[in-house]
Amino acid sequence: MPDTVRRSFGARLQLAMDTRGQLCVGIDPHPALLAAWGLNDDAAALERFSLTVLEAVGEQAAAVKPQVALFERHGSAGLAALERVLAACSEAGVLSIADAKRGDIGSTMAAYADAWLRDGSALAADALTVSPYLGFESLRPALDLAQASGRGVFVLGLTSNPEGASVQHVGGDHSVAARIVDAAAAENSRELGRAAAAGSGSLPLGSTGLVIGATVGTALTELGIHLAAAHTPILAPGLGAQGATGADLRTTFGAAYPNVLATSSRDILKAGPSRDALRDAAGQTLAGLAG
Ligand SMILES: O=C(O)c1cc(=O)[nH]c(=O)n1[C@@H]1O[C@H](COP(=O)(O)O)[C@@H](O)[C@H]1O
Repeated sequence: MPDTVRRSFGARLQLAMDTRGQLCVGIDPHPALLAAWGLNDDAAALERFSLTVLEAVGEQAAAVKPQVALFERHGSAGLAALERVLAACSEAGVLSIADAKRGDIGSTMAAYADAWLRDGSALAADALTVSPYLGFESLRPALDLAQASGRGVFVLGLTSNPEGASVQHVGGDHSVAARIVDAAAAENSRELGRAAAAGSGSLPLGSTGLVIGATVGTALTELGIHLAAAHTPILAPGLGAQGATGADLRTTFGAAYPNVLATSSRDILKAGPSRDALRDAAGQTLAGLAG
C-alpha cells in the first residue's frame, strides 16, 4: 500500500463492491475439502488451495476471507502459508479479510491489532474480524490502528449460528446486538466526519464493519435494529452451506443491502480444484446476489 494518500478501508471496499459485486469468497481449507481436491492435509497444501482460489475468483470477488483457524491447525508452517496467501492477495489487488475473531482486554488487543493491521506486519490483512464480548471499547486499539492504516475491522454483531442468539439477543429492545450495531455506527460517523473535515469529500462507508449472518431471518426487525441509514459495511456469512440465499439477504437487509458483503466458503470451494468450476460457482453465487 503506498505511503502517500491512503484511502480508507471503507472507500476501498465500496470501490471493490461497485466494480466486482457484493461477494466475498471464504478461503476455508477444511481437511475434507483438501481431500476432495486430492491434496494432503499439510501446510503446503493450504497454500496451494488458497492460491488456486485466489487465481480462480480474484476478478469476481470484492474480497477473500481466509479462515485463520484452518491455518493455525498446522502451527507455524500454517501461519507462514497464511502470510504468503495474504501477500498474494495484496499483490493481486484483492481485499483480504483475516477471519481470526480476535478480542481481548485493550492492552492485549493492541498486540492483536499490531499483528493483523500494522503496515509491515507479516500477517497484515486489509481487515480483521473481531469479537466485542469484552466490551466494544476493548477493541479501541484495533479500531484506531485500522483507521490510521487504511484498514478495517468487522465486529461480530448477530452471528450466523443459532447459538449466537443466546447472548446477542439478550436485552430485548436494548439487546447486546443493538448496542454493538449502534457503537459501530457511531464509530463510522466519527470517521466520516473527520474525513469530511479533512476535505476528503463524503465517503459512503466507514471502516468499522459488522458481521451479521445471512441466516438471521427476522432478528433485525424483532430486535428493532435499523441499518439503512448507517454507513456501516456488513459482512454476511451463511450463504450456501449454512442455508441462506441471495433472496434471503435482500429480504433480511432491505434498504441496507447495498452495504452488504455476502460471504460464502464451502459452497464455492467444493467446486474445486478446477479453476473454471470455482469461477462458475462464484459466478452463480454472484448472480444470486444480484437477484
Ligand atoms: O466472521 C465470520 O466470517 C463468520 C461469522 C459468523 O457469524 N458465521 C460464520 O460462518 N462466519 C465464518 O464464515 C465462514 C462460513 O463458511 P461456510 O459456511 O462454509 O460458507 C466460516 O469461516 C465461519 O467461521
